[in-house]
Amino acid sequence: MPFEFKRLEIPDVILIKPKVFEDERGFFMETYKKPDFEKAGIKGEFVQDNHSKSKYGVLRGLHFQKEPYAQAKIVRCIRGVIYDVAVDLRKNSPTFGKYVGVILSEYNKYMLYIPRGFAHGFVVLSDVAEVVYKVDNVYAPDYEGGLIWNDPDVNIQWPVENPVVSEKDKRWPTLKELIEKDELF
Ligand SMILES: Cc1cn([C@H]2C[C@H](O)[C@@H](COP(=O)(O)OP(=O)(O)O[C@H]3O[C@@H](C)C(=O)[C@@H](O)[C@H]3O)O2)c(=O)[nH]c1=O
Repeated sequence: MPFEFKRLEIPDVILIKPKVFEDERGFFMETYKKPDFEKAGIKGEFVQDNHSKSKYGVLRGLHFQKEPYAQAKIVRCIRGVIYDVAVDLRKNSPTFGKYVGVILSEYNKYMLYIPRGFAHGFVVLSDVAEVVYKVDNVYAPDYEGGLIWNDPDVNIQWPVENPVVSEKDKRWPTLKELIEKDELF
């Protein structure tokens, strides 16, 4: 199989390590293969691909889309290095409110599968980073949701001290506020 699938501390979040074929020309790798991904438990139909570029210290997140536009994501860093985070917002989950964080980079070529029901974000650790990701539901601006990146109850250990955050991302609610509003999965 051209991929190794590793379930993380939140077992529904899966780190994907592709098999990289290097030769004198460069490299080749498969980045998505429906039958293999489905066998590993990644079952969505991925209907949209996204690409963003960010400078050092930029933090995008923590984002999700509300039902019925919730999105699973397969995230990959094709240039530079990011610290990528998924926070479990599924209220009946044994890992509700917990997060996992991994380094994704152009060097390790790892990908992160994040199911529906999670908030997702990343911070850039290189001068520039380009991130591409597949999602299994289309963008629906009226259904955007978020969790504040520095929520003390989630306590994400971001490896950048003063990240660059958009005005929109400064205004997301805390986990407690999401619970009060029942804006969970
Ligand atoms: C996410 C998205 C944004 N846009 C537009 C809206 C806006 O004008 C512009 C920038 O949007 P944002 O500031 O929300 O982009 P960004 O902060 O990069 O949002 C992304 O962050 C990461 C962490 C995710 O997990 C993604 O799902 C997505 O929420 O792009 C689309 O047209 N389609 C999309 O799917």
